[in-house]
Amino acid sequence: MPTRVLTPYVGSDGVQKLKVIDGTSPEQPPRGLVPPVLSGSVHVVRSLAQLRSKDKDIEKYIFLQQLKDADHNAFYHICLNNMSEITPLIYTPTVGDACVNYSHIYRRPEGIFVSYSDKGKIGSILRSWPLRDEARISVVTDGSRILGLGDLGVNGMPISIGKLSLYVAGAGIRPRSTVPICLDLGTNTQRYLDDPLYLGSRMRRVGDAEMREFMEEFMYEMHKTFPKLLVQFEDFSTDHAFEYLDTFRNRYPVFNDDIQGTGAVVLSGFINAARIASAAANKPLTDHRILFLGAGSAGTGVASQLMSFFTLNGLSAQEARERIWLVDSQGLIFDARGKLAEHKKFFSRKDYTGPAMTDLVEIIKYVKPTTIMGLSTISGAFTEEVCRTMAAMNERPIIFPLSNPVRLSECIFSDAVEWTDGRVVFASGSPFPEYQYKGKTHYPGQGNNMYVFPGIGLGSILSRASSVTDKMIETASLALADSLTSEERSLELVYPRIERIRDISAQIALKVIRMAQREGVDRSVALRDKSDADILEFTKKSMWTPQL
Ligand SMILES: NC(=O)C1=CN([C@@H]2O[C@H](COP(=O)(O)OP(=O)(O)OC[C@H]3O[C@@H](n4cnc5c(N)ncnc54)[C@H](OP(=O)(O)O)[C@@H]3O)[C@@H](O)[C@H]2O)C=CC1
Ligand SMILES: CC(=O)C(=O)O
Ligand SMILES: [Mg+2]
Repeated sequence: MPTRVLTPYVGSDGVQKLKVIDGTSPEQPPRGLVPPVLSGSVHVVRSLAQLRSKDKDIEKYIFLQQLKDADHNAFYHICLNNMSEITPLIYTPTVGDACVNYSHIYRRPEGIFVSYSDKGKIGSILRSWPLRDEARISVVTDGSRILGLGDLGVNGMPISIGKLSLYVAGAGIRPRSTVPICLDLGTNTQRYLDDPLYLGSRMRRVGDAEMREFMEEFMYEMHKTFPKLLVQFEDFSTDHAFEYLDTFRNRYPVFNDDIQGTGAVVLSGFINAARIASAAANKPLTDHRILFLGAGSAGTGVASQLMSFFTLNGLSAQEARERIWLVDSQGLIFDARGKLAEHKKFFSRKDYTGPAMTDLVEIIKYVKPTTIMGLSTISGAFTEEVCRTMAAMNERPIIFPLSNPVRLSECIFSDAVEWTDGRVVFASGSPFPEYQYKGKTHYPGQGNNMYVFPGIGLGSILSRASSVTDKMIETASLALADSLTSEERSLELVYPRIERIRDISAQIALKVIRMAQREGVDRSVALRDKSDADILEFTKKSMWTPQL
């Protein structure tokens, strides 16, 4: 069975060394270095039992990271066969705790740290990555806004690792093709600066001008070192998220998961939710009115993507924009309020000129939304009064508390069901269990970008896309919305079951490849003449599968 063993050998210099034999090595460890009876399929059962014997999720996280390191075939086999149990442990919510505590639970290096002091020689840092030719996808964070947890500095590394594990599990990207990166540009979080165990440079974050120069060099060297690499920007604070997406999207294959991935996944869930709500109210789809609590990279990214829901249903761009309202920490966003950050201007209301409106219930009574979306990081912001007000106005209120991790969710599923008397159409950023109410099982959706980025990545890699266009993101979203089975629709799910992620990723990848071709950004000429069926088959065959 593939297991990871350190075995001694004598090098050409005559010196005895140790080499690693793992699942990717054709060699078998010498007899005696592994137990006499160790079958892969039994070891998976053993590993799962060891995992389940642990009480705390953070211990399960540590166990799984060590299993991945020791035997990635067993790790991914367990992931793929137990997606709804394992995803919350390697991703949100547990990855949030892993990040917060990373400097304390750290075991061994995984990924690349690039520090501000490496400026001028970033290329040499990147070239030390041992699997340069195989690199295809990198998740890059600067740790400045990890989930809704704020500035975690280099403690953000587990988010890059976690997202890449989902690329492998969800879309069959080869483990050796993934490159987790955390940029070490300082932290403004005092408790980390004071923590003797903190793993990053002990300095406050560098200024915007310094960071800009650093990012120019970093992206140039990334492209030079890993010419076939797709870069996913992750959890940069909002101002930098927009800036670096705009700066690099036409120069390198890159996308921002929080702006574009989240936009795609929420559009998809909203399409399915709107169908349910509109049918119940017997009203046209174009009647929806969407209120966002939170106007950061995620809130405005989702709002922009939701414009296509209305334009695809026949409204003009202007009419689509008028269906959307944003609320930030100062309340409703409207022109007469005064100076606004650049990313908030597009959705700022021109039709409201009254006094500042800060109370969410008051804003809901004014806007009369069919849908509220939370991307605010404010735990419990969708109070009982908020949900009851939504339920009084709508036969099937759509309530999506999308902030991560679970403890920052704007409301919990069971409350939303109770407060709307079972009528809510619900999706949250982190998972909630299903809930029994008045004799019926209610199912929460998980509106998390994990449903789309694996397929977007796979499609971009296979088509060798030179850039990731807005249309590629939109088509990924529509493919996800269409992927529900009739059984899933009959249960009023708004997202497919996560257990089908590989199938869904293949469907998304097919659409992304086709759109890359239509947009003229594909470089894989061989795929151009193939039928959809052939591309789908090719996509599935390209997926790496764990071997036991
Ligand atoms: N489900 C998913 O797939 C995803 C979820 N997210 C989640 O979205 C959340 C936000 O991320 P991001 O946009 O990058 O973060 P930001 O910090 O940039 O945005 C937070 C927004 O919420 C607003 N806000 C803060 N406090 C309040 C308040 N009391 N009342 C109203 N609004 C408030 C902020 O206002 P102001 O602008 O005035 O500061 C800001 O507009 C995070 O929890 C993240 O985990 C992100 C990506 C994907
Ligand atoms: C899911 C995700 O990307 C976030 O919460 O930032
Ligand atoms: Mg994110």
